Amino acid sequence: MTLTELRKKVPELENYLRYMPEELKTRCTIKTYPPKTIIHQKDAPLDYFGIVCEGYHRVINEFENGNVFMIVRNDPIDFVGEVTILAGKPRTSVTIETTTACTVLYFSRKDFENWIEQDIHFLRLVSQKVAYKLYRSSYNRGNRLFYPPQHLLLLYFLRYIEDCHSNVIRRTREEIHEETGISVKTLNRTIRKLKESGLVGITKGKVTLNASQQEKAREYLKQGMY
Ligand SMILES: Nc1ncnc2c1ncn2[C@@H]1O[C@@H]2COP(=O)(O)O[C@H]2[C@H]1O
Repeated sequence: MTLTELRKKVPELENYLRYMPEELKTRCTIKTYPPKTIIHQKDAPLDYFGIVCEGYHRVINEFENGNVFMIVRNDPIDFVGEVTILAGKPRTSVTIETTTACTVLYFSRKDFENWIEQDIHFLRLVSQKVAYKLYRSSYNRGNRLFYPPQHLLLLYFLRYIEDCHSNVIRRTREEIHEETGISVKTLNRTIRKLKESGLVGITKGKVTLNASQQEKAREYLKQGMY
């Protein structure tokens, strides 16, 4: 795919590329990735900046004992590499994995550094994104240390429903484990208990919450009924 084709396909990109230095048009590269591909491994040297134009990715931390902790899921249009470069670090602090097919527009680290020196509009968009990521990360930091699993799970389910506009939680137990930090064993036990108390249903192995259960779950969280 050429840059012209990508710009046509993703018109929202125009806002980001409006004042891009002319010479970068021929120096950037476009890569597409299938779902579940590692785009970047934690601690690997970072010598590029990328604009994720299409597709969703997740930011994870993998530990030596095999556990994976999901930090966040990012939507397009997003950036990769901006945090490390602005922090003046040579290596990233996290791993990035695609969750759907993704298209990324890449620039060299040097070209990105020159670009933000010249283009205050773009620098502002990049800073906004970094600030947004920090804001979102900080907002719920510590939740998992101080709330019991049923609270964390109900919160997770309600957020999922709001973000994905679906009453069926289309996630495997393993994925929920990675996103909430709750062990699969505790997850199974907690989901069973939530089902017994009528707060959730199960259809074909997936958790569901109808409108009345969502209302009850909100009330449950408000009251701290545990
Ligand atoms: N807490 C977070 N929230 C959203 N995105 C993040 C978070 N931490 C890292 N990232 C993204 O993952 C990228 C990894 O490379 P960078 O650190 O350069 O830039 C990072 C961000 O784009």
